Amino acid sequence: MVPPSQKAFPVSWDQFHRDARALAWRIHSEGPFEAIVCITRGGLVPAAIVARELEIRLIESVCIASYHDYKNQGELVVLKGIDEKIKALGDGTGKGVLVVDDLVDTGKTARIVREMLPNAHFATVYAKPQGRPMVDTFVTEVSQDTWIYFPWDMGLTFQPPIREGVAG
Ligand SMILES: O=P(O)(O)OC[C@H]1O[C@H](OP(=O)(O)OP(=O)(O)O)[C@H](O)[C@@H]1O
Ligand code: HPA
Ligand SMILES: [Mg+2]
Repeated sequence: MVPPSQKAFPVSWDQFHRDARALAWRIHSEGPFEAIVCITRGGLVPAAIVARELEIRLIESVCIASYHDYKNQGELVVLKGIDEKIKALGDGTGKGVLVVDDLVDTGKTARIVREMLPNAHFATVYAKPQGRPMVDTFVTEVSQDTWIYFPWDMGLTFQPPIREGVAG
C-alpha cells in the first residue's frame, strides 16, 4: 500500500531497459571506464545493461543493505567491500571506475561508496532531490515523496475497474 502522502512511480521492465540504456548513452562520453562496481542488489540490473552497452567486462560488486524493513531505512551494513584489485585501478582513487545503482534516495548508500572510491563516476537510473548531489549522472528525477516500484519487485495483479474505485 502507498500512504496517501506518497506518490507511486511504477516502472515496467521495458521502461527500465529504456532508462538504463539512456543512462549508458549519457555515461558513454564520460569514459572510458575500466570496470563497473555495482551496488547490490538494485544496481545489478542496470549494471548488466550498461556493461553490455559500453562493452565493459570487469564487474565488481559492493554489497550494502539498508532498507531492511520495506520503505524504512535502517542502519547501513556493508556486507562486502570492493576488491583491492579494483580499488587499485587507475590512480587508486576510483578514476576510470563506474559505480552503478538503481537509484539514489537519501544519498546515504552513495556516500559510503564515494568514501571508498572518491573519484569514481557515480551513475544511477533514478534520483530523488536529497541524494542527487551524490550522483554524477542519472536519467530521471522524481520527488522525494515518490516511491519507485521496480519491475523485479512487482507482479501482474487484477485491477478493479476505475468506476468501482470511485466513491459515491
Ligand atoms: O539513497 P539511499 O537512501 O541510501 O537509498 C538508495 C539505496 O536503497 C536501495 O537499496 P537497498 O538498501 O534497499 O537494498 P537492495 O538494493 O538490496 O534492494 C537502492 O537500491 C539504493 O541502493
Ligand atoms: O523509492 C524507492 N524504491 C525502491 N527502493 C528504494 N530504496 C530507497 N528508495 C527506494
Ligand atoms: Mg540498493
